[in-house]
Parts: sequence; structure tokens; C-alpha cells
Amino acid sequence: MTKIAIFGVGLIGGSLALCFKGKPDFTVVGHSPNPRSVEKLLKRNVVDIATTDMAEAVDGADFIFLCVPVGSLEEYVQQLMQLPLKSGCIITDVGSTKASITASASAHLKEGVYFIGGHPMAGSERHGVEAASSHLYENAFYVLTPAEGTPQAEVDRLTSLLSLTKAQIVQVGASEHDDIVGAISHLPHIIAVALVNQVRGYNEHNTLYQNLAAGGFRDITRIASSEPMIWRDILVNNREVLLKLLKDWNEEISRFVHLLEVSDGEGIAEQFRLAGAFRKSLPERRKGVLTSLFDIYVDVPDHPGIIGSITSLLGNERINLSNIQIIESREDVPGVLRLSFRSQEEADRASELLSTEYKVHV
Ligand SMILES: NC(=O)c1ccc[n+]([C@@H]2O[C@H](COP(=O)([O-])OP(=O)(O)OC[C@H]3O[C@@H](n4cnc5c(N)ncnc54)[C@H](O)[C@@H]3O)[C@@H](O)[C@H]2O)c1
Ligand SMILES: O=C(O)C(=O)C[C@]1(C(=O)O)C=C[C@@H](O)C=C1
Repeated sequence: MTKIAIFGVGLIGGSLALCFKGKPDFTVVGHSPNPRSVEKLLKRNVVDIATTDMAEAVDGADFIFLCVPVGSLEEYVQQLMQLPLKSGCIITDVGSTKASITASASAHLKEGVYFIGGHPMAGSERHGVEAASSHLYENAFYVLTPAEGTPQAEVDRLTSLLSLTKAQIVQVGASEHDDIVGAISHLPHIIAVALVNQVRGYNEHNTLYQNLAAGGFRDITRIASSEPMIWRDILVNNREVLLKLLKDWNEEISRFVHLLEVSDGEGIAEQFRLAGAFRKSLPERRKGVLTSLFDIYVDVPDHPGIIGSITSLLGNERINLSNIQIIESREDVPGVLRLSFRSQEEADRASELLSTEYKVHV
């Protein structure tokens, strides 16, 4: 029997619980200090057992996942060290920063207990167990930051458990993790929030700003809706890295200020070319898709039955559709559908067929 205790069963902890629950010989215990949350976890069937009692949660646990906000992680590790833990128990966390918790947990560990920092590079702007999904981690990277001296056998044991998430596990140094994730996750959250607040200010005097905000604004600002307390903790924890990144960001913005001041159109185009080429090289990892797919994008009018019409058109021509997705950032404007096919030939046939009625982008 493998017992897994999860503290903080929200978006990330709840998604982990759903990956483990129901697997043969696994028991998943969720902990919350709030009795109402415990009831909710049981009602939603996310865990096998839910409790407000920390000692009960960790009693005999083989793995303990700390999925609470970054600012509470160290306190949790210290509290766990006061409790009887099973010999060989692995404590891990999912916090979005890794240097401070990896150092502090390693310093407080007791004999026979291991700490291995973790961070799944998947999530969303939503929060709470209501947003949890067993598919959240599929094909995502899941970073582990074992401190020096952690036996590789223990890292392997955690890696083996995490294979149930279908994520790709990678090991990175804790400080290197914070530098990189600061740039690709924390800085973008600051930029999104600052941009929304800039426009929010203009909108106070003219609500047309809000009404005209379309795909571009929505694409870049989705993450501005993220949970404030989660992000307060992340940004404060990684402040040194972020202060340096914001200096570099100011330089990037100053470059644009200069290009505009001197009306350097070619310079501006070059910035777009450089960014576009780099962005194109980013690996695409879509949830639940393990083999490569061939996509086309279709502009569709926003009226009922449109998806049915498209799938019927394809079905009548025996073109196999593997996946269909409404591009979320345009959810309430006439939208774009992404249609995925298993072969280029099918994607080409679909494109030819649908272009007679719709605007198709390949
Ligand atoms: N949201 C993301 O995209 C994302 C991605 C990867 C990692 N993370 C990390 O995962 C952790 C959890 O984030 P989440 O997005 O699941 O948030 P969430 O709000 O969905 O879940 C947090 C859980 O912790 C509980 N909690 C909140 N404050 C607490 C406190 N002070 N003490 C104890 N419990 C508390 C909440 O009740 C909830 O169950 C954070 O450390 C975050 O940095 C988040
Ligand atoms: O997709 C999102 O909404 C996220 O914010 C996920 C995201 C990210 O920035 O990529 C956010 C925080 C994490 O710690 C890891 C992933």
C-alpha cells in the first residue's frame, strides 16, 4: 500500500490527487485546516480520506506533497518535523520558487526523511480544487531540485511516482530554476498585471477601452487573472531575481521608446522578426497529445451548431478529426477553432474542403 498525503488540495494539489487516486494499492489523503474544505474534498471525490488533522494525514505516509502557497511552505516543513513520520518518507512541494524551500527544508530534516523540491510547469489562472484536472500535467515539464546529498534512489522513487502524472521529469539546480522561471513565468505575470492596470486606468475615463479589447489584449493578459495571494508569495520570494529581470525589461522597453522616437520602422520590424522566430522555436506541448498532430485554424462565426456543421462536413468526406479546440483567448468574440489531424494529408484535405465556406489558416 502506498499512502500519499497532500497538503493544500487546490488547483495543483487537487490535480496531483486526481492523478494518484484510484491507482491499485494507493491511498490519497487530503489535508486542510478548514473543516468545510475537508467536506468539499470528500464530496468531490478528489481524495480517499480528508482530514483537518496533520498527524492523521501523515501517519504512515510514503510521500507528502506540500501544495500550499509559497509563503507557507517552510512553516509546513517545520511542523511536519514535529510529527512521527514513516522512515523513508519523501516530502516534496510544488511551489513556484525553489531556492529558499530547498535550502530551508534540507536544513530542518530529521533522520530517515527526505525532501525533494518540485515544480510542475503547468497550471492556470484559475485556482481551487474546482479547477483541478487529472490531465493538467500531461506532457508538461515537472522540475525536481534535489539538494546536494539527496540519494539518487530517493529521487528515482519520487520520479517513478510522478510518472503517473504523465509529465516529463527534469532535474535542475534550485537557484537556476528560480532564475529561469523568474523570466518565463514570474516576469510575464507582472507584465500582464501592469498592462491590464495601465489600460484599466484609461478605461476609467472612457469605457470604449474595455469594449474594444480584443484578441491581442486577451492573449497577453490571461494570466493577470491569477490568484493574488499565490502570486504575492511567489513574487516576494523571488524578488531578487525579479528586480534584476525588471531592469532588463526596462531596457527592452527603452529600446522601443528609442525606435519610436526616431521612427525606425525597420528596427521595429526586426524586433518582431527576432521575437517571432524565437517563439516559433518553443516546443509545443498540448495536454493529452502524445503523438504529433497537424493543425489548421478556422475562423468561424459565433452561432449555435457551427461545430456540428464543421464536423459533419469532415465526416461526410471521411476525414478523421483528432482534436478540436476553441481558442480560449477569444472565447466571447467570433472565434478561431483549432482542428488537429493525424496526418498532413488529412489536414490539407480538410483545409481545402473548409475553405469553400470558411476562412482557413494553416
Ligand atoms: N497556479 C499555478 O499555475 C501553479 C503552477 C505550478 C505551481 N504552483 C504552486 O502551487 C501551489 C498551490 O497553488 P495553486 O495554484 O494550487 O493554488 P490554489 O489556491 O488552487 O490552492 C492552494 C491550496 O492551499 C490552501 N491554502 C491557501 N492558503 C493557505 C495557507 N496560508 N495555509 C495553508 N493552506 C493554504 C488553499 O485552501 C488551497 O487548498 C503554490 O505554491 C504555487 O506557487 C502554482
Ligand atoms: O498557464 C498559466 O496560467 C500559468 O500561470 C502556469 C504557470 C506559468 O507561468 O507558466 C504559472 C505558475 C507556475 O508556477 C507554473 C506555470
